[in-house]
Amino acid sequence: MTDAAVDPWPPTLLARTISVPAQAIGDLFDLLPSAGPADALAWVRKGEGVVGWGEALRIETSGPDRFAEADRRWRELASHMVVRDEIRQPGTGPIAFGSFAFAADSAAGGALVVPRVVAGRRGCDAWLTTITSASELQPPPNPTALRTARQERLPRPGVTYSDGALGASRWGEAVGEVVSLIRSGDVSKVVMARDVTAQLDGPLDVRELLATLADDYPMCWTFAVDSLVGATPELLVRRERGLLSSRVLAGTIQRTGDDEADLARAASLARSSKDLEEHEFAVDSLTRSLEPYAASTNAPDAPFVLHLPNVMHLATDVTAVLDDEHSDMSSLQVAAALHPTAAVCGTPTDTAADVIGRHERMDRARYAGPVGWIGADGDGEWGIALRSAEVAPDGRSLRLFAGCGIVAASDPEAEIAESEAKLEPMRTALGD
Ligand SMILES: C=C(O[C@H]1C=CC=C(C(=O)O)[C@@H]1O)C(=O)O
Repeated sequence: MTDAAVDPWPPTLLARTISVPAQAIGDLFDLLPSAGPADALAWVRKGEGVVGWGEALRIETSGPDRFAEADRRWRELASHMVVRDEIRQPGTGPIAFGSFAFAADSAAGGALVVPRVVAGRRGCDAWLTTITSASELQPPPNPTALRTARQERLPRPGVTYSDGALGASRWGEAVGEVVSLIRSGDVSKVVMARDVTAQLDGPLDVRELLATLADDYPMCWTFAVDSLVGATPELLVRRERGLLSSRVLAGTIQRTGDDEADLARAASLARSSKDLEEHEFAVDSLTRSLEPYAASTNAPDAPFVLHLPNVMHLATDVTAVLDDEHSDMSSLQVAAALHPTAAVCGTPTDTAADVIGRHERMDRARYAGPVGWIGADGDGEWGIALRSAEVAPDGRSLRLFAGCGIVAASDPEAEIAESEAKLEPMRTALGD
């Protein structure tokens, strides 16, 4: 059902959450009834989170107001819902999964999808939520039906890669041009991204893909919304009862596979003036964007090193409390205020966005945009859609993305190598 088909607006939806035994839930990705990437909704980290399927309602938006419009309509919808929620935890009750384009002028726009069924797990709690329209007869949530809905996973298809908008060496030249612009003082930092196409010789099982990403990258948030899939290490914002938290990343070094050598590399990353500068731009952009809304913000003075299987990043966890005047700001409104941070765009933001528009030669679509979920009370979690791919509507090809923060001291060859390392999670999950 699309929102255009719903008359009058807002319709009344019924949402019912029941507590279920954790064993009935099992692996969250296994519950997704279909192998199709377009049918999967997921936001999972370390085995906890939410998955959803079916579509009770969809809110589609576009342009510069894509976040504000989605937030406004979600609020209207949420205020008309009839909710029975026996758990009342973040992620229970009605939720919508969403993803939004990086750029305001992208045709990718944005969408919030309200699933018909959500299964979730957090700590000791596990739950099942069903969402239906008031005119439908609502069957109660049924945990045993979950097991019968499970199907065998499909075998992995073969995959062949080809260049996206720019091949690696042409992209390296574009990075060189951007380094020159930065050195001439026009802009301080620009995040340059590239895309790679993966062609499949058979259907993709999104459950297999998501489970592999989540197993390989347990520190990341594994997501699927409207055929955008990935495992991001970067949290744009979590809002939980007025408390905001973010994980800011920028500054990267590849891993070697040798633990001792990697420890030495982690130490050199933590001392690298090039990476520390790149990181500082990202933290500053986030804290400055939070300032108008926060009663207090806490950002440690120095970053820590986040170890992932493919790369290590400089990372800073920032927390903030919304002030009284903005206590009603939803997680999506905060995400909109923070997007795009200097971890995915640059500094100053407008100039960097302009440089990206001229030098990347591609539409990022929803790569590097906010992806996550929102609850009826506005709480939710929004990651930055990194280490991700967009599956084509026919399910037979994907666009993989990777970007690198470019500063005055950047070397194009090193950035090509870094972008390859950032493509690795998706490539491995596809069976490369
Ligand atoms: C833009 C990406 O990574 C960002 C997040 C962490 C580290 C980054 C870096 O060191 O360049 C990027 O700012 C990407 O993975 O596509």
